[in-house]
Amino acid sequence: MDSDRSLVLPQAFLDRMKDMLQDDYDAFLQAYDQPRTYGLRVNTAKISCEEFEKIVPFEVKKIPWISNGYFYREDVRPSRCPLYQAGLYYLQEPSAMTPASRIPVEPGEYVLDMCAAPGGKATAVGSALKGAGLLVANDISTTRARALLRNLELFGIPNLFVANEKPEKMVKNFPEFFHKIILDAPCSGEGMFRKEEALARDWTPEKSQELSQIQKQLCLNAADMLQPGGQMLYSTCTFAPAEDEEVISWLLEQRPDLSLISMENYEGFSSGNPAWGNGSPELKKCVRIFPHKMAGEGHFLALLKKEGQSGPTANISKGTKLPADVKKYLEAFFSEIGLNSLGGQPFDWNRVEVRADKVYYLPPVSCSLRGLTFLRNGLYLGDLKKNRFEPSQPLALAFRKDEAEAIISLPVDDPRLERYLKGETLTILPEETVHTKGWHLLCVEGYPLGFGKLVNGTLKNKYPAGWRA
Ligand SMILES: C[S@@+](CC[C@H](N)C(=O)[O-])C[C@H]1O[C@@H](n2cnc3c(N)ncnc32)[C@H](O)[C@@H]1O
Repeated sequence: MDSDRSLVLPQAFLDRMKDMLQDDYDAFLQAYDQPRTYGLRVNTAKISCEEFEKIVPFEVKKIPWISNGYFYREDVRPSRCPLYQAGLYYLQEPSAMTPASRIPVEPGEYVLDMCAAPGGKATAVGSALKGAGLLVANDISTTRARALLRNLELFGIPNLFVANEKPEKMVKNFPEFFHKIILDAPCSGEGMFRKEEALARDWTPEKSQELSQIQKQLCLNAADMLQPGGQMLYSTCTFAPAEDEEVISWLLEQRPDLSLISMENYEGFSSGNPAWGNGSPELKKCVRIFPHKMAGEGHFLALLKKEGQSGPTANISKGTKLPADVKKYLEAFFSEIGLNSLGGQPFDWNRVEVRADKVYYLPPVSCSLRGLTFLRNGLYLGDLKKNRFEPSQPLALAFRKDEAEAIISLPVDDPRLERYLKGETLTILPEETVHTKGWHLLCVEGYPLGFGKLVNGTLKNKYPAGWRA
């Protein structure tokens, strides 16, 4: 069948898809004439879906296979809404939400996202940890790892370690360490041709074979870092069997301690195809997402379990001794702001560490970071200035609703919010504040956006220039 849209797709790709899909091929091609869908995923560490539906100022519709996912219309710009700047949701293509939604993550676990930038899956699993346990998010690209850190900070995830390493180097530091691992592998991106035409232009038939070798190596690294009894989720956004069933077949042959397990189903999912791997019927437990069967782009997922029993989770305090003056400055700030708890957990002084006048809140779990290049270990709380503590933007975003007392909360449609996010000073009425002066968290509908200092009814803006849109 003819389709204008399919004309831009490489012929060798179309020939292979026809071979793979046979009777379904025409329906698959027709999907390229349909518009793509747009999605956002709610940060349930900060807000429940019920509450989000009450305050979101644009139209959203539930994504049926993602418990906290919503479609929005193409003409809406959700990244301009203050709820986005408060880290209440992440913008993500709906199929791309699936991998993180199909690996069960419990608060307290040690979780690794090996190829994490810009954070589509890491923000989801980090949010599921609810501040307890450890999220290690890694990406080999430094620029992409920076974007990853920004998104994790926007999401207010305090218990994080953001690395910029080759995964094979991490194996030494984290042997059989993680309860859960996400390996969202670099791939040929065939499933995203409708979203990003450039991927189709750059496609070559040889690319999948090259990537397959990298993917296999990454799988072995993940297997080495997985605890006995742990689970890992391998995903790609490509249809190429060489990067999907073939990689999983090869991994299972190399590592008999791993086996495929079924994941929560959805009527639009298709099973993995044994014939596209080594013929093992087990491959049917993999999931394929095709754009002609669901309102999303193409994806492949495999959930694997390592034999044995998972180790217990333990929150290990660091026991770092803080200099008395540093503790005094921090205590003064926390008392001014009325700190109740942070990131969903009671504040633990043992986790505070100072390096070069920067104050960090270390993750609750200690591990060896020797030799690793990293961008962040824990939450960056702020800076020590002369005789005082100056809070950071990531600290503002790590506060959940009601975790601090000194707040000024404005409704989502209050024009002052937009002005705050541009760095302007705001006028605040006496009835809008709890305290009459000093540090405050400016909030949208109760959800923290950033800091400000109140002086005579004027809120001095502390929203950093680097965070402005
Ligand atoms: C599919 S993208 C990851 C998308 C991300 N998981 C998300 O949901 O936002 C693959 C990532 O793998 C990274 N990458 C490529 N080769 C890698 C390697 N050998 N080790 C670790 N990361 C790698 C790329 O920089 C890229 O950011």
